[in-house]
Amino acid sequence: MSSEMLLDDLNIYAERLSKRYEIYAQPADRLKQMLLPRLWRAMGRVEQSYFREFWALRDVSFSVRRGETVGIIGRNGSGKSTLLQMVCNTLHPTEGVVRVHGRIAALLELGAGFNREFTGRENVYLSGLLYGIPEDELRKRFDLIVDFADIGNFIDQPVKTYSSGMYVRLAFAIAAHVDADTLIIDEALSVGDVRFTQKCMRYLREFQKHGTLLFVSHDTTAVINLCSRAIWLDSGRMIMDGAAKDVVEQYLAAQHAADRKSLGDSVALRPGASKTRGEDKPDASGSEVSADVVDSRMDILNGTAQRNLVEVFEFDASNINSEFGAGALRIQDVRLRDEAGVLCRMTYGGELVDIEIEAQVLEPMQRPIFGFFIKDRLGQRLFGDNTYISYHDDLIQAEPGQRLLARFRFRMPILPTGDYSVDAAVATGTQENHTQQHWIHDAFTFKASESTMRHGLVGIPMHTIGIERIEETE
Ligand SMILES: Nc1ncnc2c1ncn2[C@@H]1O[C@H](COP(=O)(O)OP(=O)(O)OP(=O)(O)O)[C@@H](O)[C@H]1O
Repeated sequence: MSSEMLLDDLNIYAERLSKRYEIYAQPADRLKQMLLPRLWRAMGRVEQSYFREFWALRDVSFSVRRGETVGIIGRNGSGKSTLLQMVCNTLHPTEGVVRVHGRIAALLELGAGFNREFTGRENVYLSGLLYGIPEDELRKRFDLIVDFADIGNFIDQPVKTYSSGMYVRLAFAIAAHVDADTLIIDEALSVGDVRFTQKCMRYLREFQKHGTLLFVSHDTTAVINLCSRAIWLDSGRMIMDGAAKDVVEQYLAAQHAADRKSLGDSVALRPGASKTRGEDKPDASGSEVSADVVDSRMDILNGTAQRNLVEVFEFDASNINSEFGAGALRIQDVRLRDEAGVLCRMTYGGELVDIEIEAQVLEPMQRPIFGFFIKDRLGQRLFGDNTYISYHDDLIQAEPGQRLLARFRFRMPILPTGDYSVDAAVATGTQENHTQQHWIHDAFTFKASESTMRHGLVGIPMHTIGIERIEETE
């Protein structure tokens, strides 16, 4: 394929892209390399080099069509940032070419892009002008940018005083308002707090409808969720380019194999080691939970530091990030209670909890449907439920001034370490045909730590887990 090929249809075109670094064992070698080869040449002697070659990227070719979202995955040091920097033209390739069509906005590693001595306000103008936005247009967009970043008075402080979260907030807000054709996100979302990350994810999902997105992340689930395609790099080489799900699966399989190899593949069955743990346990609370499953390992896990601790950050009605609805009801509170009915500031994966949603009726209404979603850091809905099926034949009428309370009892899943948030909503009508009366994005958030859960989005309590040796039959 020629590098001049149809850029109309392609946003990014890279051919045999390579980056070579010269690694010097000591600073003096750099000086020797500058001076001595000329001397050897002048004296007609064989040249000697004082560095070791290191290829951070080697012969990487790919193209990205307009509107595609491509994930870049790979281990630390595999060349992902090097590749993106060359796409953004902030790093010059040693060999190969890269062409980019249209305006490109990038959130690369922290520290790049802003002048640290300038205030946030000055950096908004500086960055905007560098992106080619005229000054009067920038003035019009300034409030939108500041609104999106939501960093308060820090906008007039020098950027060097910002936390990494504030820095990313401002950088993302600018990138979101420069009419980019292509957006490049390099792990930037891993430093924001959960509410901001969700806001960015909502923005990215909208952006995907028309723009091209390159997304680098170690979070392979997010890559599958967000990207149609993925590129896997290892030691600077492209290993695979294909459907995101296939590439991630192959990558994880390779990681797993590498992990096993480094452990010496030492997992072996001892004779007679077969056992089955955890018979069906009744629910200790005696509460009306039908077919409740208690994870058979809870007793063991709860006695260790590996308890899946879940720290809850309560609902704050005066600090709602994003909401919508027709307004016949208004959610007043969303909270988590433990099995004993005590408000939770902390719980554990595997424990029984209630999510309660309390709403004030503002207009005469009937058939309310309360619901919730629990989402991970990137806004992927992990699970949720609503009251429709339980109450579909119950009209439930209410008048202004009355309050309604919905309660969902469930076992908190075992959650991978990370930040989570809860959307709460109340609608009226039926499952198929309803009007959202009030929906609150990220009503409250929580943080899970010390997880033994490594694969998938959530761990569900395991009824039993067994391992047994199957005897050979003659
Ligand atoms: N200026 C430099 N001089 C020498 N080596 C460099 C330089 N910049 C990067 N490298 C090396 O190039 C390789 C690729 O780095 P790169 O930052 O692109 O990896 P990455 O896949 O983005 O890693 P991570 O996931 O840790 O961010 C690494 O081994 C890194 O040490």
